[in-house]
Amino acid sequence: MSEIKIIIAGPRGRMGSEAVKLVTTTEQFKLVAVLDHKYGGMMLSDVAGFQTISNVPIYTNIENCLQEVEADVLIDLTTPEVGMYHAKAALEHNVRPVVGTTGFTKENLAELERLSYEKELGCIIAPNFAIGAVLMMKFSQLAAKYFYDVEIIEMHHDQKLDAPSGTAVKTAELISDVRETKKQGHPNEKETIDGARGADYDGMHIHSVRLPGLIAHQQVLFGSDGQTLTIRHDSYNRASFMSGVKVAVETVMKQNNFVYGLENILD
Ligand SMILES: NC(=O)C1=CN([C@@H]2O[C@H](COP(=O)(O)OP(=O)(O)OC[C@H]3O[C@@H](n4cnc5c(N)ncnc54)[C@H](OP(=O)(O)O)[C@@H]3O)[C@@H](O)[C@H]2O)C=CC1
Ligand SMILES: O=C(O)C1=N[C@H](C(=O)O)C[C@H](O)C1
Repeated sequence: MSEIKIIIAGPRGRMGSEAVKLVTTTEQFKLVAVLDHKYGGMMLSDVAGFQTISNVPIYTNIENCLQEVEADVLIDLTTPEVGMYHAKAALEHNVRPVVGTTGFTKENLAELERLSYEKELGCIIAPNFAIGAVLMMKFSQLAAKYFYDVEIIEMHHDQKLDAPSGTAVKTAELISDVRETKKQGHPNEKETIDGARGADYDGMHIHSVRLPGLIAHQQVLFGSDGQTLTIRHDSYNRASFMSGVKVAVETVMKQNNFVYGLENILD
């Protein structure tokens, strides 16, 4: 495989810093620039924690970056608004986005799909790069064929901006693909405190827990007469996401279409 030139957006972040490690230690990957809203005009090696990483310029503006730097792939790990802006700009400049940022709306996804189609360029949006999380979602979809009542409980660190998590939304979507719409719980149930039953997606409920000490965890609970089934995944560190990032970068180079969810590219 020939060298893949990569830009990372959000390099100082919890995920971005792990992605910098991945890219700079993978033989066929080359980090050619980073996008940050701070430290523009400096080199990454000038920033605390990255002293050993040489020759990587920092840009604050993606257009300037894409005009000056030759790149194949943009990895975005920022915020939904920034990630959307970056992914669009990348496609417009013929750079393939691999986006881990969550919190995109259905309209955002449709817009990126259209751009990827028009440009005939690979674009991967992955709400969760951890292989175990992808399996948890697939197993939940399988279980939903037999269990029609389900509640999703996602649990994350308290610095997370979006709720529900991208993984929980994707899980609900996958379940919805195989499950008849069903309004769960008692038809007359009433919340005495707003939000007690969580978010409602197609009649199933999603509960978002935020606590210091947590990283990324999800339980999918199914219930039927006399039995329950619990499917759970835990990420205990951000390295758990990196094998998925690597697969996504390698795969996006071979693709000319839009992919939403790592389950669509894993063998
Ligand atoms: N797909 C997956 O498997 C995973 C996805 N995620 C998602 O990835 C995203 C990032 O998560 P996480 O790393 O925990 O968050 P962090 O807040 O740790 O990192 C986000 C980084 O983006 C930076 N940033 C903000 N605005 C810009 C901008 N305009 N240009 C460049 N960088 C910018 C922030 O800088 P500053 O702090 O100075 O504002 C920060 O360093 C979230 O959406 C999260 O949900 C997280 C884990 C796994
Ligand atoms: O913000 C996080 O931490 C995570 N975000 C992703 C999500 O929203 O699902 C993936 C993982 O859960 C960690």
